[in-house]
Amino acid sequence: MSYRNGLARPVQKLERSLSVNSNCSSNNGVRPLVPSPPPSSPAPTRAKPVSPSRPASATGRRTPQRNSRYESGVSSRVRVAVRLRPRNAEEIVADADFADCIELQPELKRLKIRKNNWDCETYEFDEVLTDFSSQKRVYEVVAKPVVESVLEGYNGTIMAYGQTGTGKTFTLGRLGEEDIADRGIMVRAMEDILADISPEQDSITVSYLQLYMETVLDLLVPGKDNIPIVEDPKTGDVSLPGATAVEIWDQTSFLDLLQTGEANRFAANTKLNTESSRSHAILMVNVKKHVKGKGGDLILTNENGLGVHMSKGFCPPMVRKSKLVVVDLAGSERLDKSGSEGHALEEAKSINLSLTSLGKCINALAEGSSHIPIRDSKLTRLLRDSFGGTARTSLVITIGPSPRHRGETMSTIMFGQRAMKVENMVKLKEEFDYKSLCRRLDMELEKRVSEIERQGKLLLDVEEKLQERLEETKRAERNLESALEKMAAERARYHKEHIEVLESLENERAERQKMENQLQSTMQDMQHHREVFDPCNQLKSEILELKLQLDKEVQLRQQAEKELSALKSGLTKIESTSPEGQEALILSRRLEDEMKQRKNLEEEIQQLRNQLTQVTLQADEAKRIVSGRISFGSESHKSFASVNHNIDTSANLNTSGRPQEHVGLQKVLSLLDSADLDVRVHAVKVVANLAAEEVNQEKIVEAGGLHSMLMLLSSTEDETIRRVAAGAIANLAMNGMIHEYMFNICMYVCMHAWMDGCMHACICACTYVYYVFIFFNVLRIAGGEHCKRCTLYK
Ligand SMILES: Nc1ncnc2c1ncn2[C@@H]1O[C@H](COP(=O)(O)OP(=O)(O)OP(=O)(O)O)[C@@H](O)[C@H]1O
Repeated sequence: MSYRNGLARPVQKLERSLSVNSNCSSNNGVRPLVPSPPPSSPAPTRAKPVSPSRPASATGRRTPQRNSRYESGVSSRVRVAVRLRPRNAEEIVADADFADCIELQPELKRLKIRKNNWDCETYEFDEVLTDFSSQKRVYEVVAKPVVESVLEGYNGTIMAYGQTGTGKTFTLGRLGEEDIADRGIMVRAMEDILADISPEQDSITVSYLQLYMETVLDLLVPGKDNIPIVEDPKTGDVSLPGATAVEIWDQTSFLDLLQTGEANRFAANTKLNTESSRSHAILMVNVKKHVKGKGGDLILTNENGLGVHMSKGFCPPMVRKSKLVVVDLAGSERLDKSGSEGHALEEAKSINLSLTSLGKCINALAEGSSHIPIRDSKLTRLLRDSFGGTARTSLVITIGPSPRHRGETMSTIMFGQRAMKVENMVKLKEEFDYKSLCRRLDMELEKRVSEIERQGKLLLDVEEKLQERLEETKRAERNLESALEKMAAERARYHKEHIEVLESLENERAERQKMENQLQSTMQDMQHHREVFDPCNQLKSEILELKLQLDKEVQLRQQAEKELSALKSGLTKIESTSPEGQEALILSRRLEDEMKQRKNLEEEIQQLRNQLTQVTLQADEAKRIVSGRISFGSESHKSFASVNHNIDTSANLNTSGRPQEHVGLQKVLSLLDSADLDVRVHAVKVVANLAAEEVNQEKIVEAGGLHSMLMLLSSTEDETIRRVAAGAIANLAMNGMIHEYMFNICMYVCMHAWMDGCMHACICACTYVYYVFIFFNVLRIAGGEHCKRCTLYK
């Protein structure tokens, strides 16, 4: 834009305004806003904008000792850009006769206002945006640095100030529905913010409010009105906790939100603007952005001021919480020009009042006043952080081209000029994300608790198993103790038994020694007997001789018997005559004498036999003892050995005729009733052996042996016993134990022996019966006497 009238500018004033900005201001009655600028501060006449995109604080070192931190603050002047609205159709028509009073020099970032035809005033701004400046250009020079600063963790404010109808809403809130090139700062800022954040970690919440007649209303939820403004006394942060905060994740939802807000905003048709905003619109965009790559050890300060070191694992993530405030102020207006009446007039008054309060605060800040009348209106309270606070603020002042509103334009320019002198202390708001840490710690805690519970269960299981093992060990110990006790008892018992066995062995050894001694003596006796009966062969030869004699005697006897029979036959003849009868009687007596001699001879032979048998038995016994076959273990064999010994003794005694022999026979006979079959068998054999010898037969009968044998024969089922017993009975019978009873018994034995298949006993019994029968007939024929020992003959 250029001065249309082409008037020369007052160079001296221009140079003055270039050299010292305060001079320019002073020309306009504006004092320098920075009373004592530091030496390094740029000259106020050429205010160098601090690049908000690269704030010095952004490279500041993090102080981990703080839970949250604000950078000490870097001075950042409020940046002001001026935008000229293009002339509208009305202005083109109405102001056709007027020359332009404003000349913009965007390359020099200054504008000139012609006071009159010969005088003009020059004002420098951070940006000068002509009426041809695009929305994009406006966004990039005015808003983008602030948006970038917000994304880096600083608070930012973008505000539009100007006369009503000069394009504030167009600059800030244009949605660009018809032409996206028309999108205003709000839409473009959100695009940049959404493009920069991470949806997984970061968040954006938006509140949209309007300040209408000193009342904060929620544009998103119309029912919410009179929302309180809360100020943090420490940090000075301003918040509206009652306002609706909508989380934004995409541009569409944000556009919907803006549309909703615009629809709820108070607007009116005034003379100056058909859609004049009657409230201040405040868009609050809260950005919570996690800082990438930041972490490490953290030292927290407790209430005692002592640092508490936190390990890296529990270090909360760093988060930057920043706020972008976009303020579309209601337009200042001259009441006479706007034509407001009634309620609109009240609205206009309220708007102007709040704008006046804002101007006062900015004046105070610009002048470095100790008192900032920030509480004069809710607008100044809401914008506390934006002017003189910690926010990076960018102000766009909108002006119209019409010279008819020159006064309002000048007022706006002066507002901007004063605002340019306001210095903010931008601070990086970086803090630990305790909520995130808390969530993480909660998860970690749950994990640890579950792990502890799991380990507790394991521990309980282990304890239970350990308890079971302990009980098992105790049981095993008890069992072991009892087993040891039993073993000790067993050991004692075995020891006792061992001692007893040793004693018994000792006794047995003694007995054995005794028996050996006895054996020795027996051997000696045998030796003696051998010595005595050494001439056994001689004895045998004598026996043979005796046998021969006996045979001769038998022959003689047979001859005698023949003679006797002849004599008996003769006797019967002679008996008929008396002298021959006498002679037969004499012969009969001779025969008896010869029978007696024969008897004596047989007894002598029998004695020799007995002696021979005894010697043989003793020799066998001696051999048996020597060969070690004597059994000491069995009681029955002991008894049997004893019986044998007794029998042997009895056999010996039979020959010696001592009184003890009867006792030994009794013992043997008593063993016939023994329960032990072997003993009975052996006893019956012994008795049978004894019965085979004629010399024993009488004693056996007297001792009741015959009766015992008969009883045994009738009672036993053992074949051996029956056979031996029958043989013994037969022997007894064959050798003179003749009587009637025996005869009957022998018949009985003969029958039973025949039935049992014992032919020997049967033959013996038959023989006996036969002999008895013969003998009876002989005696009867010979008329001899009956037997002395029985009555059979009778
Ligand atoms: N740069 C521009 N280019 C084209 N048209 C513009 C421009 N600035 C403003 N306008 C138009 O001017 C009119 C008024 O603009 P706008 O409503 O934005 O003014 P305002 O300052 O917000 O007014 P108020 O304070 O009364 O709300 C609108 O019709 C708008 O389209």
